[in-house]
Amino acid sequence: MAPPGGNGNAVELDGLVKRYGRTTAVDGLSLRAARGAVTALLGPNGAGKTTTIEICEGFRRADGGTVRVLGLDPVADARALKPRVGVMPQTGGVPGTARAGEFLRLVASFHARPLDPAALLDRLGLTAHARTPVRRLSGGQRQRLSLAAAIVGRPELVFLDEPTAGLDPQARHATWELVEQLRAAGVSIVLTTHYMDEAERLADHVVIVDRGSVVAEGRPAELTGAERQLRFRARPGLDLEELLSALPPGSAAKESPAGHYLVEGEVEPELLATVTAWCASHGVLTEDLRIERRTLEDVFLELTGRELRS
Ligand SMILES: Nc1ncnc2c1ncn2[C@@H]1O[C@H](COP(=O)(O)OP(=O)(O)OP(=O)(O)O)[C@@H](O)[C@H]1O
Repeated sequence: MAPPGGNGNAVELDGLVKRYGRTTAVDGLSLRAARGAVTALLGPNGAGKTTTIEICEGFRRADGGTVRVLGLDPVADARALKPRVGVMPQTGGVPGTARAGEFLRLVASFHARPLDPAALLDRLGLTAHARTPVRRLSGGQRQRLSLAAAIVGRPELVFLDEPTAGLDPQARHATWELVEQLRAAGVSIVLTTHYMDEAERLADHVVIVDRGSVVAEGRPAELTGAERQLRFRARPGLDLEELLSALPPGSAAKESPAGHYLVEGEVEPELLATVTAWCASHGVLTEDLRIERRTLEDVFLELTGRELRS
């Protein structure tokens, strides 16, 4: 039997608008998050990601547009959605006085068919802290506990707001692996992030949000395209006009910051040979010469003229 609201989408937003006084935080945002997929909202601070996700969670009401979550209205159908949706808020959500293990067992007890809380603590590296009061956990440990609480009830859909912000590399990887396991188990995941490597690694579908609306979306590889670029480091102040005159038409070259060079265009073997020959003939020893694909960071910069991490 098809699930209620049984189309292919876990979340559908059309023309979503949210204002805080004179600030328009979300400005006509539309998106689809497919069931069983990881959808990442990627954007800089203040882009409207948290507001969007909080509207999906039923914590805020939209000023305009329509919101469907598992085919239902997050405010009017909150009771029906609660057991089916897991939420990891950006901050808080876990009471400070409870012990970590007790808290997770309590959350598990609200659900019909929860995961084993002890096993989940173990997967997130929190076993040693099971008896620690939440207020004494580090920020990263609290965040992992909040993630555990979001998924312990085996939800169909999980919202994760900045799940790895501030985590050390090991905890970040543990979180990524957990997200991948959830996806493999068929769970729909909508997460926000301003880390492009996180979006590239985890997301089936990336929605780039800026100033409250969608500026681009697609699979990570679709967004970054097949184009390659050549980067190298060398002494600052090379004559790029002269380098460009040696390169095929349509190539571009820039130095930013000083001593860091980027060459764009049809990166074929001849182009690489031309750049290295030009450097050799000018007595320039390059370091870190590499050919790479465009990143989501580059895509964002091209679309908005600004850095993602602003
Ligand atoms: N409760 C609020 N009252 C007033 N303004 C708010 C409130 N919450 C968010 N804003 C403003 O709305 C805009 C969007 O904020 P939001 O938190 O949704 O962005 P974000 O993309 O999640 O950013 P971040 O990555 O910093 O969490 C910002 O300009 C922010 O200052």
